[in-house]
Amino acid sequence: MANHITFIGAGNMASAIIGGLIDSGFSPSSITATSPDDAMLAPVRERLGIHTDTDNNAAVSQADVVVLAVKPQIMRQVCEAMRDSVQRQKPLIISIAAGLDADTIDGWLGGGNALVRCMPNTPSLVGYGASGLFANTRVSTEQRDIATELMEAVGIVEWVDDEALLDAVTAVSGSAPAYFFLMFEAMEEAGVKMGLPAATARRLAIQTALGAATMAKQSDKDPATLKQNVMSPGGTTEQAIAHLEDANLRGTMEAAMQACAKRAQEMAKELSGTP
Ligand SMILES: NC(=O)C1=CN([C@@H]2O[C@H](COP(=O)(O)OP(=O)(O)OC[C@H]3O[C@@H](n4cnc5c(N)ncnc54)[C@H](O)[C@@H]3O)[C@@H](O)[C@H]2O)C=CC1
Ligand SMILES: O=C(O)[C@@H]1CCC=N1
Repeated sequence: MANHITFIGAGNMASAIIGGLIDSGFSPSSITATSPDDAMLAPVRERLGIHTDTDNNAAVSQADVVVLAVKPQIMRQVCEAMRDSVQRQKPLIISIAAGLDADTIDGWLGGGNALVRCMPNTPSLVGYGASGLFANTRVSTEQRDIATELMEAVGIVEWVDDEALLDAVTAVSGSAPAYFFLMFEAMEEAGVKMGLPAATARRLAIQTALGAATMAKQSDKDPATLKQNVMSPGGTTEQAIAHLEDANLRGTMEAAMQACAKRAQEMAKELSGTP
């Protein structure tokens, strides 16, 4: 495992990964997070007991792994300002930014870096993250293992050999917690219209999703079979499923996920300066 990990940025996603790492036994004293605004760092410093710094260069100079966790729109200025310290230190770089490709980030950091692109998701905070990873050719086997170990501390890891597939990973897992949260909102709203107290509808919907996900993960049956097992012939579930199929849920999901991946591609073009 890495000796010292520096997170550039201490927002939603960095906090989720750091929280998960600490819960899995990683020492808070081996983690630094940065932000230009110390007021943003105070809560993570106090809650998680990690080091914090408002100076990215100082934080990079202690690290053997640097996780880039700022918004894609400011990645260029953040990377270019860290270029000299990254070139001196030569840490393993892990970017969690949506869209931005490995060569673009490597160029902003002066080139020649071992760089892993990672698409994580926020359930990393509770140890149920799902991350897709891609390594550039400079990443050693040992560094690949470090990246795997780091992200497996907060969930499951899937490596892809083709960097373009990270846009599909963004659609399937990076952005996907939001799809399920939307489903919980919709189920709660419908449950309330049918007379249930909101808190009851929410608890039942969330527990059902947890149960379904756990069954799907543990069972040797595929999701289609598990679905069929709930659908008694002439019963209630087949009415609900017929309605969802008639409403083209599959097509809607595909269109939503295509829009997600397309936006990742657009962001890569917009932010790298590629025409
Ligand atoms: N939120 C999510 O579910 C996911 C986000 N991502 C990626 O993670 C990255 C971060 O996203 P969020 O955590 O949601 O954003 P956020 O806005 O919550 O966090 C960004 C952090 O960057 C800090 N920051 C701003 N300027 C900085 C600078 N010059 N130096 C150091 N830190 C600076 C801010 O203070 C803030 O703590 C993005 O690139 C996003 O594409 C990837 C997967 C999932
Ligand atoms: O919405 C976004 O752009 C980020 C990347 C994946 C999840 N959240």
